[in-house]
Amino acid sequence: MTDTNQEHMSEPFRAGFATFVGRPNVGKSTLMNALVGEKIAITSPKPQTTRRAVRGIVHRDAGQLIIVDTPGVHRPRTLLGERLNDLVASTLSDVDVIGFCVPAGEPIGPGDRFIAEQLNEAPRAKKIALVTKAETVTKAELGDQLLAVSMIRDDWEAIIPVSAVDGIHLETLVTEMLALMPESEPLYPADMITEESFDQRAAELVREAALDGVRDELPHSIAVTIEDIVEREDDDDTREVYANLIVERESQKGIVIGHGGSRLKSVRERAQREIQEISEGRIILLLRVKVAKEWQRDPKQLGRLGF
Ligand SMILES: Nc1nc2c(ncn2[C@@H]2O[C@H](COP(=O)(O)OP(=O)(O)OP(=O)(O)O)[C@@H](O)[C@H]2O)c(=O)[nH]1
Repeated sequence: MTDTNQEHMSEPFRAGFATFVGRPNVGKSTLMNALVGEKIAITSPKPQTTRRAVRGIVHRDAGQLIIVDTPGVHRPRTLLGERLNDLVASTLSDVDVIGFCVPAGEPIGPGDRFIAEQLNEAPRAKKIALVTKAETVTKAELGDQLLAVSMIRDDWEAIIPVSAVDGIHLETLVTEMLALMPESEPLYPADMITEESFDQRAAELVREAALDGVRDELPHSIAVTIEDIVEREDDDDTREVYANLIVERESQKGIVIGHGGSRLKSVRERAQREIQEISEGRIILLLRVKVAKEWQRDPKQLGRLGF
């Protein structure tokens, strides 16, 4: 073998942006967290959990994947819903690779086809199809779903079944996505896994805890802001995190607080535990419940909440 051939054998470093798209609740955020190896985006069984374009960074010897987690695409019913769809559209036009996700156990429907068609708006991006939650179905059902997804577009670079929960084919997915990325210098320092600030991650962890066990419209009505973080005067290794849990109506306040404050207590305890995992010193979480009337439909309030 000549020297030139040997040079060809060392693959160039690749880096770029990827996003997973799909209906709400197909497992996009869980997949990103599994690839990054830490909880960057919160997840829940309720549709439309993701509200921000959260970046998670996957590091390998061969390159870097910057994954932008986007909200699920849905028929918008509020101004918030419209802004979330816009966020997805603008992300699509910016990324190198799009992973279109359908869950293994649900038939492909009009919602999926609509999103698959939207990918035409991103002609530059390479497209792969992912069948998520692969461990929930039989091999035969999985085969049928892979076939069904292969038929909704003819430009898939790859079709991969994955399970974020059982860790199926995650490394195959990383390898495949890296191969589709442009040659590039690293885009982020080797130890950085997200651009999210501590405040942003803490607010999301409070929201995740608050979503647990609430039903109907309430999950959509909940927003969380961090009011302040202060070092304790008597103990500089401890910080107090003051968070506001915002709902849309007085009647929702009672549900969130629970009988004798019991619900709020368990939300506070769970969120404090989760925030503790991502902070250096000790933290104490203090929660306040506030009402911002109909904030999902109010441009001013949306602006204040960062949408
Ligand atoms: N069984 C199984 N469940 C999964 C898997 N991945 C995600 N889930 C579950 O599916 C639900 C939705 O997951 P998310 O990651 O929040 O889904 P999403 O697509 O980001 O949802 P939105 O933010 O609403 O768009 C959660 O209850 C997850 O635990 C998987 O591989 N297997």
